[in-house]
Amino acid sequence: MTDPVTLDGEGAIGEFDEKRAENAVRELLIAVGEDPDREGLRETPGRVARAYREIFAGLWQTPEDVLTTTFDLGHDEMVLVKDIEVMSSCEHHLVPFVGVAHVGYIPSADGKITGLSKLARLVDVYARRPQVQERLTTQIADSLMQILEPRGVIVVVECEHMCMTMRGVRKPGAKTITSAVRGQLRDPATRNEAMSLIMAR
Ligand SMILES: Nc1nc2c(ncn2[C@@H]2O[C@H](COP(=O)(O)OP(=O)(O)OP(=O)(O)O)[C@@H](O)[C@H]2O)c(=O)[nH]1
Ligand SMILES: [Zn+2]
Repeated sequence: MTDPVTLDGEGAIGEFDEKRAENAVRELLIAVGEDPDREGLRETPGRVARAYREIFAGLWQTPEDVLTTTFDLGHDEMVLVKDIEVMSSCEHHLVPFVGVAHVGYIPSADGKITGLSKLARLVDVYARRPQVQERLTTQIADSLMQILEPRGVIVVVECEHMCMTMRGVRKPGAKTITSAVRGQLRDPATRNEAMSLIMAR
């Protein structure tokens, strides 16, 4: 089985090596002073390995895999899906960061659009990898620009990082907001319209 090698946050080559992940978790348990053979922990390395297969499933997916369905509806005004749940993992500490993403675009002049659920699937492709929030935000925006060729894209991500909550600086409640804006959505009036829709509760 090939080692999963990541290319600067651009996904993995090869397959998920479950046995290797399981051995690594067993080693980690020993390293923190636990007994991986005690009853409660006996199944844990295997379980954690399978959990990581799911948590990092985006490493084996591409945006093209999910942005398959496109329609030419002739709709050329803004489409915005807000409050898409984000569950990602900080690549610095391998603990979760969670929150929401708002993804909007202005379709190409010929009105090429995608299914609404595909925007949420696209968020997952990039969230289910070892990530930093800035890269997650720009990858969503840039892949949409490339594949749908819209006139503009806006992506805003709001997350709380467990690495700032359960350890380190310990500031629960602190939210990080990142944005990536492309094409016509950079125009102040259009951008303001999108931002007021995003901020409206
Ligand atoms: N820019 C950015 N930083 C992040 C993200 N997730 C975690 N970090 C930060 O990555 C930094 C890593 O800093 P280091 O000094 O190498 O690690 P550390 O000693 O564990 O840092 P502390 O968290 O301050 O204890 C920390 O400041 C984290 O808050 C992210 O998505 N984007
Ligand atoms: Zn972190």
